[in-house]
Amino acid sequence: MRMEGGTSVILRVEMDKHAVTFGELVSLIGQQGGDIVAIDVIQPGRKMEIRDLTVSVAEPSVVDTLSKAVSIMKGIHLVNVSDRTFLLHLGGKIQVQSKVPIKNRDDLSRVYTPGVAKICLAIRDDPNKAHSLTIRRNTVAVVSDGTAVLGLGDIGPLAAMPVMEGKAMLFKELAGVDAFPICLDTKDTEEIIAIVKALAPTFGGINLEDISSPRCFEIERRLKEQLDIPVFHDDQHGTAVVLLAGLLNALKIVGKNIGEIKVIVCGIGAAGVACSRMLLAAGVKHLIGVDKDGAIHRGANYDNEVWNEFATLTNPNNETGRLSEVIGGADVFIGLSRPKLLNREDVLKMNPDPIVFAMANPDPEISPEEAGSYVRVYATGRSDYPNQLNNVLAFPGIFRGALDARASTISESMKLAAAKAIAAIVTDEELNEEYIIPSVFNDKVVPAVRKAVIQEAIHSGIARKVPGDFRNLE
Ligand SMILES: NC(=O)C1=CN([C@@H]2O[C@H](COP(=O)(O)OP(=O)(O)OC[C@H]3O[C@@H](n4cnc5c(N)ncnc54)[C@H](O)[C@@H]3O)[C@@H](O)[C@H]2O)C=CC1
Ligand SMILES: CC(=O)C(=O)O
Ligand SMILES: [Mg+2]
Repeated sequence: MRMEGGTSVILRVEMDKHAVTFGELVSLIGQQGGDIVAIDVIQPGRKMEIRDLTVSVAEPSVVDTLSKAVSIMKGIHLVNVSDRTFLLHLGGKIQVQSKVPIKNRDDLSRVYTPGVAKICLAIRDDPNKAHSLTIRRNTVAVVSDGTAVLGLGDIGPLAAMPVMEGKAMLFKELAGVDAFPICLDTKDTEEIIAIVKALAPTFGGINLEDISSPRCFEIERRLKEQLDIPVFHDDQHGTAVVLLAGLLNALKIVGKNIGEIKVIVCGIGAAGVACSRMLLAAGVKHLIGVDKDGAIHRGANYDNEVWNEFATLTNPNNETGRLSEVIGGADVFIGLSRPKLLNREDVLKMNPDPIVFAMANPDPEISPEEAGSYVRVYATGRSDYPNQLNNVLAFPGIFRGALDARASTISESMKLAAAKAIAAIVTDEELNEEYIIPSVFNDKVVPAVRKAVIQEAIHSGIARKVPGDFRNLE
């Protein structure tokens, strides 16, 4: 089922041309399972020469053995082995670009002092003008404290930056939204709230990212109360929107009714809580949340207040026990926890035509190889397997819509509208086990989500502006 297993690396080699020929090196790399796809001469020379060889291999594990064989070859000094992903990250992935050039004094006096002063005063006199005269109307802060980065856990704010830069890139590339990655060196709830609140004048929206639960719930709730711009914890709501879209379509394939299915949600953290809430709102009646210590149930007194409330809303038969015990008779498994928590025996206990959404990143709760043909509809958060259920399908269009409508918040009904819009992109003719959700690269996704979000924002009075393309529709 895997679509692309290969990888490529760049070997920088210094060759002593009197001791070894390039042909000998090429044939050694071939024997070791590598395929040279590009050659760059970095430093030519009669005797010593430095070349970069881009080598493609079928399995990442081949890189080590191949590099070792090259490094001990006579006449070769292996200077460096660079993974292409590392190279892509050199110096970071995004930059700030000016919209107008500064070529002369006249330009300078208009973009900066003295000309800029009258713009400042206009905003002082009418703060609403910040929306039209600054970057605010198109700019989102992607804020993380690095405590729940993908499924890697608490890796800290510095290590979280590549993910936040990646989110900022996705905002720009997919929806034209300018986004700034902001990684905070604090885990303190009060401090995070105060910092984000103080940053708000710069931004038209706040995307909270990879902040661990349960702190993320209070941080989001309090910021929503205090700010009049959208505050959206993407791991909660972006994920929930995409999950619901995928589930609505998967249920059509297996011919089951959302009100009659048993759903297991594994990992009751940020994403798990929000996804469960969205599923309950969409009509699921039998949902059991499972975390490290087993099923969340009534009668247990959890330190986590959110779990105590969760127990009252879920698990109608108050089942207890570990994942392998409560999964019997389930129709749907949703993983928002950690890699490799679900095995084939668990899947075999599920009802016929099981749906398994193993959404932990970077590695799912069960691999497609292990799920095999035992699962009727299988999806992950990854781009290299079919059915990528990833919040990237939601957040760019949701923020595009919210910014264009100057929405003060992103409401439950705006999220539900976004989920239905994503699901509807897959037509009944197209729908099948390996195509329940449109691709991230489907150019209908962002416009459809934007439209649904704006329509709902206008309908519910959350929009503070009707975008031009909606005015004729009123
Ligand atoms: N595909 C997608 O779009 C998204 C995927 N995710 C993935 O979901 C996972 C969770 O993310 P967050 O909710 O943000 O993190 P989180 O840290 O808030 O929640 C993780 C939860 O998993 C639980 N957990 C850990 N070990 C477990 C076990 N053995 N059994 C059951 N539960 C266990 C933790 O106790 C915690 O409650 C991560 O792998 C993340 O990459 C998150 C957001 C979006
Ligand atoms: C996709 C995402 O936001 C995550 O895995 O945390
Ligand atoms: Mg995330």
